[in-house]
Amino acid sequence: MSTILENKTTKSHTDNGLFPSNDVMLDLKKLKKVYPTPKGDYVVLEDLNLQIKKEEFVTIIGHSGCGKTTMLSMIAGLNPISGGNISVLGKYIKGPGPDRGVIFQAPSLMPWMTSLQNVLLGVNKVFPHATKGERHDIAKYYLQKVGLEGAFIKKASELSQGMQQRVGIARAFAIKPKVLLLDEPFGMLDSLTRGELQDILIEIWNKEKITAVMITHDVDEAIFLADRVVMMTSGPKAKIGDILNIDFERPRTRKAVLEHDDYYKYRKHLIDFLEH
Ligand SMILES: Nc1ncnc2c1ncn2[C@@H]1O[C@H](COP(=O)(O)OP(=O)(O)OP(=O)(O)O)[C@@H](O)[C@H]1O
Repeated sequence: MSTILENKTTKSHTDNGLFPSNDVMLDLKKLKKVYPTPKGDYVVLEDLNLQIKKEEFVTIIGHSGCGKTTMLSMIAGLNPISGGNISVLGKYIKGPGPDRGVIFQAPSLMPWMTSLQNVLLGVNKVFPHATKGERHDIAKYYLQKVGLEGAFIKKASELSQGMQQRVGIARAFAIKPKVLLLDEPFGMLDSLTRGELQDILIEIWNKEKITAVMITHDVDEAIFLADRVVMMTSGPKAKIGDILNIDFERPRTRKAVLEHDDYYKYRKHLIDFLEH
């Protein structure tokens, strides 16, 4: 039994119990997505309801192809909604916006530009009234936060995959979004780099107090990072199947989490969901 983390009971629910509206950052109501296909309409998501609180870190798990990326890209405003609605702080979203930053599995940087120029692309767009010096300071601050202080003027094409993803993280935080959407951001990285970037992500998230929604296929990553793990049912017509509260205190260390009595209960809960 760990002395670092409090032992709390495992809570899970399937009713998406509503939170007080003042606490809610993201609200997905009766969300539906239909893709037209040559064989007819394919209903990926139907009647999907989910509320995410301000400053919450939520991870999303579910079988491959169930519709996780579809849901995230709809929240990002990059994929049209077929039914229902999504609101951020009570306002319906109508497309992409600087209130939502996105980190994809592949950071898709401009290869001929430096790390700094890549981060500045977003910063210049979102803060057009700031001075050039201020914009550079913001970009440099986040690049330094992700450990790239020595690589401001390195071209993206000269960076390793892990370094490129660091730029991707800096780029997303630098526009100071209210919500950060992450689609398997560490999926292509080796486990050491993955661990390092998880720590960096949590450190900045903790400081910036933004809301984070992250898709992952890694159950351990889902538990380590999240306040709640949201489980999606398999498609077609996927919805939220279950939600697991992760009650470990923050800041967390990997060692303390792994040694905690509840860790294996959480893990079993998620694996049982995925296996049935
Ligand atoms: N543009 C599209 N047109 C038609 N079908 C699509 C389109 N995009 C996705 N799909 C289908 O919708 C379903 C959900 O895809 P999506 O990428 O959202 O799943 P996912 O849960 O993120 O998968 P993975 O875990 O493998 O990344 C899949 O069956 C996919 O083939």
